[in-house]
Amino acid sequence: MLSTDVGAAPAHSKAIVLSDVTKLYKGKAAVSHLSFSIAQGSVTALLGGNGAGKTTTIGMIMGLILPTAGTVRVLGVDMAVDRHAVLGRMNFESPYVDMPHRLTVRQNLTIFAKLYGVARVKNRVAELAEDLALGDFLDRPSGQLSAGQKTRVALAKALINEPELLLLDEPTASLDPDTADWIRARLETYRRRLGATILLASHNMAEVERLCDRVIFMNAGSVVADDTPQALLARFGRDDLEDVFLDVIRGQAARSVPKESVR
Ligand SMILES: Nc1ncnc2c1ncn2[C@@H]1O[C@H](COP(=O)(O)OP(=O)(O)OP(=O)(O)O)[C@@H](O)[C@H]1O
Repeated sequence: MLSTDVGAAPAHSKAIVLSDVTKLYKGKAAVSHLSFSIAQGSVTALLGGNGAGKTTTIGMIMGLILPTAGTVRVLGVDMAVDRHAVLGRMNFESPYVDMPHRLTVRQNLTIFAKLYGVARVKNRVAELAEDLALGDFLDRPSGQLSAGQKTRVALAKALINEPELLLLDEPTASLDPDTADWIRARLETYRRRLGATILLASHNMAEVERLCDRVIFMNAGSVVADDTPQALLARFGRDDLEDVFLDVIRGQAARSVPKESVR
């Protein structure tokens, strides 16, 4: 359903372009003939039930997983050919990726800053500690933090190089509503300040409605709906995205007539 005519808009306006991407594991498709593009400066949610192919898709966008077929271009670069040319301009956050436990938060952030070639490492770590309120535990071992503190540190790590493209996997999983809200506000501020592009996988529909201007629903490795949250609510005749999600996952996507979606 998604157009593969990715030449419809100037290439520089697209942060991500997937063209007919398939990923097979032992002959079985995790992602199948996937094509979409993500406009620079947009915030897009990648949604779907367990096993829909979201993590595989994000892994391919990061250049960590090679597609079996098709191409993934990020910030103008073919990730299968030259991912090192753009890795410094992107970053990733997931609560499921841990940092070395015995190193302090400051030591971990300093290492990541150096890995990303950040110019004034001490200043950048101090800036992030201020922005994300890490001061109380900056010199504590990373393994001794609460879930909420770990998430703030993970976000600091993801923002360390001021990425133009930020990939988020469940950025507020396991957080209380207040802390989750706080994290979302920080993401909004970051996006506004730098005009960054954000792609996030989430199971929290309130988060998606608040942050995202576009929603891509995946099921069984393919896109089954792709639109603004408001348009999806109208199309499915629902009041909230949670119900749209259930409709899509339970096979009601046939009601959806996705519009041409390369933007
Ligand atoms: N390394 C792997 N080897 C074999 N199969 C895999 C591998 N990684 C993912 N898969 C399979 O590919 C499909 C898509 O998985 P993926 O993790 O991308 O889904 P997901 O949408 O991120 O799911 P979740 O919401 O549960 O994290 C699943 O059927 C999964 O079992």
